[in-house]
Amino acid sequence: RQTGTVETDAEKHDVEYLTPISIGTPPQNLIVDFDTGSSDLWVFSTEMAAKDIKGQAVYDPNNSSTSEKLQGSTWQITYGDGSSSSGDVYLDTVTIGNLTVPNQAVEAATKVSDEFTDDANNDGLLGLGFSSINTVQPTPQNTFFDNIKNNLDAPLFTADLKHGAPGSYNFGYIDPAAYVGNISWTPVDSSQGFWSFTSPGYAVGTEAMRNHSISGIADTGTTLLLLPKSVVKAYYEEIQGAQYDSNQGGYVFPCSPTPPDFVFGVSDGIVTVPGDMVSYAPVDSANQDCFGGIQSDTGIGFSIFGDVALKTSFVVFDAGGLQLGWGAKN
Ligand SMILES: CSC[C@H](NC(=O)[C@H](Cc1ccccc1)OC(=O)N1CCC(N)CC1)C(=O)N[C@@H](CC1CCCCC1)[C@@H](O)COc1ccncc1
Repeated sequence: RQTGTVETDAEKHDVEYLTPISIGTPPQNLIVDFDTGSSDLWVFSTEMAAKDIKGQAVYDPNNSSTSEKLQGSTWQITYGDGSSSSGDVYLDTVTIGNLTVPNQAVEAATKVSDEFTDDANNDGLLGLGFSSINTVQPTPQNTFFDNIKNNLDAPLFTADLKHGAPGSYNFGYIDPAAYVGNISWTPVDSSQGFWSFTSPGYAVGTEAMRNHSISGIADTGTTLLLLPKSVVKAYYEEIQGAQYDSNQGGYVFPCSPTPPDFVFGVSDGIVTVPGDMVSYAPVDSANQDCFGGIQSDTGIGFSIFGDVALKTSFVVFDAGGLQLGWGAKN
């Protein structure tokens, strides 16, 4: 039985969190986005057209003595923001921190959409969702976590994302030094392949909690906190000068004064998103308006508790108990 830990770095405005992994023999080092909202491990590769690579590190299966092509297998994925990628599949050794999976399905990109080409710091995605939504055809493949979870002290991983600072992903153990008080546990519905749960209610600032079920996914790969339109409207009504800005594609408001906190329930506990984390980022250097970190989930089909929510807490993704744990950061 083993455990592992790896540091993850917050990009500017915490827009995404990037984590080092290594693939192949000798090890090829890439930096990827750990994404609990999807279940494919795919990377930029030497099989892509040179014009689609702008600064990213690439995986070269021909330069790895342990790579083995998964003949006839292909993959294609489209994300919630419309970005997409596709390619073929190799089995190869993947190491994260001190943890190694010898024959992990590594999805080598042959094509990626412009959003990926333009994101120079990101060499690919490592899915930490449930393997049921892996896109490899004809036979879906297991995630890194599914491949290693039975060798871990416990079949769980934790995400400790920080605001503008490196955070960490731990595998197989809950670090008691990472949180204070009790962890609030809530059951997970994995039927759609996501870490889905239902929050019983929410509150704006110091107001009383409103009973309003919010069903959504805990998603490290989504930057913002995407909630039902009615909840978002109720929140921004409390901020002087807040308005929906169709150019920006979301609610915008004066960066100061600090907006009210947003509180959501997690079974018997609560999670507070501090107002200063709701001011996601200035819309432009000129005026003092900020793009909101809380936006609508319209069109997605469920809410998304993305990085704006996750970085407030120490979050346990427990596949054994099929439950999510939210703890107050130490
Ligand atoms: C409505 S899910 C939107 C979400 N993508 C985001 O959150 C992107 C992330 C990003 C992209 C590029 C640079 C920096 C950050 O960021 C923004 O969209 N924004 C940040 C910046 C802000 N100004 C505008 C909003 C999303 O598809 N996540 C997926 C993973 C994501 C894909 C793109 C690369 C980074 C990882 C995944 O977990 C959820 O997949 C689905 C969700 C729902 N059904 C299907 C798929």
